[in-house]
Amino acid sequence: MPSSTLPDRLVGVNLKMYFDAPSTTSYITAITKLFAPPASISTGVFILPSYPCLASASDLLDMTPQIILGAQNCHSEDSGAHTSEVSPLMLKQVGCRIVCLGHAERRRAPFNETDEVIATKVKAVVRNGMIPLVCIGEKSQSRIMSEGVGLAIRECSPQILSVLRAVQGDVPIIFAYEPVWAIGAQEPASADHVLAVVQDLKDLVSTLHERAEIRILYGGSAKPGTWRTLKQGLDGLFLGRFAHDVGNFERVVREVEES
Ligand SMILES: O=C[C@H](O)COP(=O)(O)O
Repeated sequence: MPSSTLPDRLVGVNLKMYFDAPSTTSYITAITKLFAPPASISTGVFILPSYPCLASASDLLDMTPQIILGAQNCHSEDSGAHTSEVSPLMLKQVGCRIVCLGHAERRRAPFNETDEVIATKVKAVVRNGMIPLVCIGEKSQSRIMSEGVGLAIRECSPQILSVLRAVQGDVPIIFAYEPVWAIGAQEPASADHVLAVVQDLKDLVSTLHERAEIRILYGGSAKPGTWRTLKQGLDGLFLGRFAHDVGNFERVVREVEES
C-alpha cells in the first residue's frame, strides 16, 4: 500500500495488551499464511501488536506487504527526554505504516489524553509518513437513548475537527468510530445508531476536507456478521477481542472482501 493511498475498505485488529510475545508470533504467522501471495485481497488488513513485538512482527510480515503493521500509540516528538515513551520515527523505522491514536482506553484515566494531545500526535505520525488511525466516540449509552444521535455527534465532532485542523492538505486519515459503551461489550452498537452517527460525521468531514483520503471504520465488539449490517455506510471494521481468534478474523476479512 503506498503511504499516500488508502484502500477503499479496511479491516484491522488491535491486540491491545491481551497477547504475550509467543502468542503474538503465532497469531501473526497464522494471518500471514491466510493472506500470503498468491492470495490477493483488495481489503486493507492491518494488525496492531504491542510495542515489544513490532520489530519481530515486521520481520514476520516481510513477505506479505499487503498486511499493514501498525502501533497502538506513540509520542508526539521524534526524540528527546521522554523516558518510557515511543518515538513515531522509530515506529516508522521498524516498519509501521499506521499508528492508532486517541483510543478510548487512552482518553480515559489514568492517561486522560485530550483532543489537543492527540492532535500533536497526529501531526507527528503524518510528519513521519505514516497514517493516523484516530479513535472517536461518545461515552454514554443511556443518554443516547433519550437524546438520539445528537449527543454522539456533539461528542465526536470536536474529536474529528481537532484532527482535521492539525493536518494540512490531502493526507490519508482513518477514523474508528467506537462508541465507548460498545467497547468490551457482548454485542456491537446497533446498526441504526452507527449508520446515523457516521452519516452525520461524513457530512461534517466533507464540509472541511473535500479531497482528503478519509476512511471511517466501526469498532466496539465487532465480530463475524457485524459487517453485513454496516456495509452501506462504513469503510470497514476495527476489531478487538472477537478477532483475537484467527478464524474469526479471517471470517470478517472475507465478509468485507466479498461485499
Ligand atoms: O480497539 C478496538 C476496540 O476497542 C474494540 O475492542 P472490542 O472489540 O474488544 O470491544
